[in-house]
Amino acid sequence: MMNASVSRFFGVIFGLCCLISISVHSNTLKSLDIFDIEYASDLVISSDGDTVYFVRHYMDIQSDRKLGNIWSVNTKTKQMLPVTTGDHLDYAPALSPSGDRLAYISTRTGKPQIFVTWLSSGKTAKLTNLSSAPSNLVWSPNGNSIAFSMFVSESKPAPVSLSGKPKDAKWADAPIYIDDVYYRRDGGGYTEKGSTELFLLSSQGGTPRQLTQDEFNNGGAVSWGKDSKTLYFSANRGENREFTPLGRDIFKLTIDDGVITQLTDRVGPDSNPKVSPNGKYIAYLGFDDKRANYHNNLLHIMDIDGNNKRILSADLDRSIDAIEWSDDAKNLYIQYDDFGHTLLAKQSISGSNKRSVLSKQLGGQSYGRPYTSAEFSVSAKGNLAITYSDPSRPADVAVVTNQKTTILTQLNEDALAHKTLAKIEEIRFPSSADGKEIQGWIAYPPNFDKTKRYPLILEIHGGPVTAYGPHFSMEIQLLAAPGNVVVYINPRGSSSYGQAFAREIDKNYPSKDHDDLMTAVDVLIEKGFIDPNKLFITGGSGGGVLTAWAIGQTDRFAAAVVAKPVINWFSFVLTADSYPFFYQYWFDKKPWEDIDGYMKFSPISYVGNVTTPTLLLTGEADYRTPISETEQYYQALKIQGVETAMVRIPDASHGIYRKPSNLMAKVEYILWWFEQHSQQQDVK
Ligand SMILES: CC(=O)N[C@@H](C)C(=O)N[C@@H](C)C(=O)O
Repeated sequence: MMNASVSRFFGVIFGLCCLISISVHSNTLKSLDIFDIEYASDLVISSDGDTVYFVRHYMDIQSDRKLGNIWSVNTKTKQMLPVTTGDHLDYAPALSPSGDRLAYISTRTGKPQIFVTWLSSGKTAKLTNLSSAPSNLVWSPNGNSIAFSMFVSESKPAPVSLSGKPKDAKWADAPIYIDDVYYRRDGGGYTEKGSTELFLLSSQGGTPRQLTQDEFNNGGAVSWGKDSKTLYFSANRGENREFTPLGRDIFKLTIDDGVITQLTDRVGPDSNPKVSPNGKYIAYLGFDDKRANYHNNLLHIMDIDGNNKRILSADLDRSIDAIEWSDDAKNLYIQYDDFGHTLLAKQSISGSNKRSVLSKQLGGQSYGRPYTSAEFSVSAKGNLAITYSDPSRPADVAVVTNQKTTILTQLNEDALAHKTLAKIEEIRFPSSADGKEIQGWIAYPPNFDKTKRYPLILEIHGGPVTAYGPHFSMEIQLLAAPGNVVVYINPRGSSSYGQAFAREIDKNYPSKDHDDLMTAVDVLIEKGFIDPNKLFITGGSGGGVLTAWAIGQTDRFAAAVVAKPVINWFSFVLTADSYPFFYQYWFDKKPWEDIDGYMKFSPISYVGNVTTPTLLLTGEADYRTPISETEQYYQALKIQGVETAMVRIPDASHGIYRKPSNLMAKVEYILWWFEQHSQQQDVK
């Protein structure tokens, strides 16, 4: 029998332990916390630089959707005010040239429509009653009109219609007849016949006028001429446009007579035209198409009539993602990725060597996985707003003044400040393949103790030419939260390290990128805090390819989760939505002309080596890496007698994270599978 004081002592200790475990428990991130995440996008800074308008996204737990409203934040006081409110999505704000009105798209009445709010009175008008979703709203310089893009469907009767159906009879739905090259789009489903065209809307509302009428997709980002009478746009208007997917050029449209004039014509894409504020030049992005897996998108300018084309970023071995003019038309602001970070720089138009980096802290918009993803906005006075990246927070709004970044919003302090998050640390190491330097990041679990031994999860990005970075990621955080060290790297083939690094895997994927990944695992093991019997591997899309590839080469992993993979390049190229691109830019030949070449790089060819217990996880409506890839691997693993299971996510596209509950399910399945196999290692 325990005496009273001993029992009281143990009672106190027990109570304390409970308290500790409860507090540790509640301070660690849980998958349900995905619903508490907010982030900023669609930034517009006012011409005086005093206000930034932005979309404040939030996750609606009832409808399981990402919604958002437009807010403003004062750049001096940091005071935030709502411009719109309600459980719907308001997005794509565009400030009128005089700054008195904000146009935007809203789903508040059901289908997306264009709205305008008068900022001084707060009065709002719905300007349109459109049958399809508008996009790319741009005010004319005189403030009288708004140009936008919209899909126009072409109703064509099916070639066969059945007769003889008795009145009130219930027959099967009519078959779907398809003869388009692009007949389904990931995230958009099976497509209607039609094209995306340019429209003009009076800023007072009314009936929009369709400006382009032909069979080409003329919609997309547009830029107004200074006279408010011309529009500049980028489109693929070539003969064989479906099979020349990078064949975009820049065109001028004269609004009065509808005449379209071609301004660029090289072999390779020219896009993102931006007319300079003085109306003299067009800045744009483009490259000479070498049929490679990756090309740097270079900054160009030309005179407004298309003459005198020149490259401004030839000396910068990076891809430019976004451009804006300075008001004096002497400089351009450019955004590009560099070593997993996103940079904002100012570039003189007078010489390519005149470039200065203003901020290296852009990002935060890819809250699922830590991809680079960012935006900026520049005012007439040169004030700069960015989406700010912090490894522990999704995108906030910040301003950049004299190369100093000031954060204006704290959209996630309520949800995340009281949580113990994984700390992110950069690593660089020489690859075992050839000594090439590889960059990556380690996520240390909450309360990490380097004297203990932890399971290791290698998480691999897709693309394959994309980049991870030290950006907030719900997936990485949730994988680390229960006590796993997570490592993620940018193997060769990733973007943000220059063209040659990305082309290391040109027509050669997977290859040494696999060695880079395995070296990362070795580097972590050498640190002494990893249990070498508890190595786990996962990745999505291109990361799913590399995960399936790795388990065909090694049995070092205790378990694998292969998400939305390509398993067989032959079948992928013949079922993926963007097949005209994939067979020409990822391979040298058509699949039937080089069966061995396709199969050499296909994980299915090595399934006979696999012993690793493998979970597969894919959206049933994924048209990028269709679920038939997953099914092939599942059935092959079953034939081989390898422990496997398949998680099919109903209605989910390639972007599984788009529904918060699907992101929860993805992470929970990965953790569950690894936990099962971690316990098996304990028993061994
Ligand atoms: C170009 C492309 O869509 N590639 C996919 C196969 C892919 O890897 N996608 C990545 C970006 C993902 O994580 O979904």
